[in-house]
Amino acid sequence: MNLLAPVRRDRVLAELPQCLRKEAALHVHKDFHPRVTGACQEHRTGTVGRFKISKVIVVGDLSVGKTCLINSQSIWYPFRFCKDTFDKNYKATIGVDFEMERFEVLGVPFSLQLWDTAGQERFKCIASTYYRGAQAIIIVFNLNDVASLEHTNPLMSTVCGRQWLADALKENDPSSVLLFLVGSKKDLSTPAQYVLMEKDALRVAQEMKAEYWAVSSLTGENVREFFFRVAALTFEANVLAELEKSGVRRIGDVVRINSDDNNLYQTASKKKSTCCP
Ligand SMILES: Nc1nc2c(ncn2[C@@H]2O[C@H](COP(=O)(O)OP(=O)(O)OP(=O)(O)O)[C@@H](O)[C@H]2O)c(=O)[nH]1
Ligand SMILES: [Mg+2]
Repeated sequence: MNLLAPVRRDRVLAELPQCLRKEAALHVHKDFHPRVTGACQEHRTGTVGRFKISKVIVVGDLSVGKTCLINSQSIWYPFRFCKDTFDKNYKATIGVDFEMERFEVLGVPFSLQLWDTAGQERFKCIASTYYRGAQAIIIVFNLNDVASLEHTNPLMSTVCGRQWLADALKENDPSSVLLFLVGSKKDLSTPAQYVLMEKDALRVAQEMKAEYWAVSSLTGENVREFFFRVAALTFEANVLAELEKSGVRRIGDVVRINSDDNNLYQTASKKKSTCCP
């Protein structure tokens, strides 16, 4: 018996969604890695698509809009992500909450479990117990509040003691987890304010080796594109890891997702985790 809900038609990804800004992207390839496409065509994706559920945690200061981002409904796009309403009243998340979201990527069913954590200090110790085992970390800040951006970055936030990225990484493998830095409430910024904030945010994203996005949960701007990108990159990383694990490779094949100049965040440890010898 299959207890999983069927994949909705508007969650089907046949192509790789593109990044928002090339300056701060996890990679800028136009298509899925050829080995991933090949594995999907030949039904060689192992546990991906059958049993595997990928965990994604969403962290950031209180009231930056984490819950609204997950529950966001776009009024401009005929698209709903997880829930159907935008709630203008702030209701603090207590501890954690999660939503399950099902996609189909290159014909393979793929599930994301989105963990919405509390930003309030008093709930932080409960929330942090759920950080472990994440394949992607989404760090949210408010585009209209520079302090919330500072709190994402370990280098800038030592003084006030909030280090969303550092805390989340303590419980996860920094060499394989995918990072996304998301500026929220874009609808509240004027274009001039946004340009200024984006400059800082791109720099922070580059420092933390995260992919940068700017969204509005109120208008829906970039919400769909962002979650599709998270699903696609998490799927791609999972399939590559699965291929590596199963040793399904031909002599001379290269699994190196980080292997060319298009990859902005190539690091020694990341290289090691995603490559064939
Ligand atoms: N204008 C605007 N307001 C937003 C947006 N996203 C969230 N908000 C508002 O910001 C407030 C906080 O949103 P939440 O999503 O609850 O914030 P949170 O990060 O989950 O907060 P905690 O659970 O306490 O960590 C609410 O009043 C929302 O209506 C947005 O994109 N635009
Ligand atoms: Mg919340």
